[in-house]
Amino acid sequence: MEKSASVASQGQAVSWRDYYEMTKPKVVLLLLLTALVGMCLSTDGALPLQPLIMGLIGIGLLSSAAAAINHVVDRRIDAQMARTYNRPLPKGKVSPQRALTFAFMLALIGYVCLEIWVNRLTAVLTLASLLGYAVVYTMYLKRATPQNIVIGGLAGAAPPLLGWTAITGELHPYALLLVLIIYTWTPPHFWALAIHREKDYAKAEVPMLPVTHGIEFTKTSVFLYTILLMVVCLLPYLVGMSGMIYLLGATALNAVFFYYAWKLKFHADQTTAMATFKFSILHLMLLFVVLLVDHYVRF
Ligand code: HEM
Ligand SMILES: CC(C)=CCC/C(C)=C/CC/C(C)=C/COP(=O)(O)OP(=O)(O)O
Repeated sequence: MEKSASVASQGQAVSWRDYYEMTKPKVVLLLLLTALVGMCLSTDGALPLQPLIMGLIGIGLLSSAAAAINHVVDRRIDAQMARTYNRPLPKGKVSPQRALTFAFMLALIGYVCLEIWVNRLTAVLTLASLLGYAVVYTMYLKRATPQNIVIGGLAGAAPPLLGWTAITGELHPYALLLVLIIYTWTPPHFWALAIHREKDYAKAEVPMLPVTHGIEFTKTSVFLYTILLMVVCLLPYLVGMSGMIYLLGATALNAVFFYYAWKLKFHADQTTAMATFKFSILHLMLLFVVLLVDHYVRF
């Protein structure tokens, strides 16, 4: 692109990195891991290559598009928060129109990949997840209720189901169990961060739980959801979907998560909330790796 054409409204140079950042690449990568695990667990046999590859590309592109739309819709909120003021839109590096065009192109290519090379069920469910995150959560719930992330969390929890349907073309209760795990994990994941960033959200007038109900109530909620998560994580073993490797791995991971949530509630220092948030990401990543290992190495 010509340099003159690559300069947005406020005169700052635009690079591909700004577009890359709008896709929330690390979040999408973890979403794709959960989708891959959904794919692998859906069959005892070898995975067919076409829905495997095109499924991951399609789910990745639609998730990235959802993230880019979130950047457009939230640009004024993001401009007011220390964590996000530096993003490409609040900085004026990318205009809302260009960001939307980018998101629309990603969404279109992603949808076409799923519709043509995977199946319609997966295409429609993935599009519904995009709308759930970009429209229902970002445009409405985020500004409306402290339960925003509990309800909106369903979109981010969907990828294992999307992976499962990509391979089988059918819904299955086991896939919903994987969704339930991420759904229950989301509140402790996000509220730990929201405790650390409470002032940011209060300043931007976003009604996150620590702003509306206080930090102590939020810590209690993180603690209780973490206990609920420990129970939900037993289900794959109890219904016979996963075996001993999973049970041992999940129990170890949940014990550490419980320790963080307990410390956050009863013995917190300045660093505990952020440490809990960071561990939540490692927890989910390792939990899904353990599901995968358990699936292929049964004893
Ligand atoms: C409604 C649901 C969710 C909310 C509100 C939420 C919120 C957040 C926020 C605000 C951050 C940014 C932290 C920062 O900038 O330092 C973050 C980071 C992250 N989230 Fe979530 N999250 C949700 C669901 C998920 C899901 C479903 C996944 C993956 C399965 C996920 C994976 C991650 C990862 C990997 C990061 C770190 C990103 C980085 O370091 O760049 N999140 N989350
Ligand atoms: C198709 C599909 C599976 C779509 C889901 C896509 C997706 C990116 C889900 C992740 C959820 C997430 C990062 C929420 C944070 O938004 P926020 O606005 O509260 O956080 P922010 O302040 O960091 O932007």
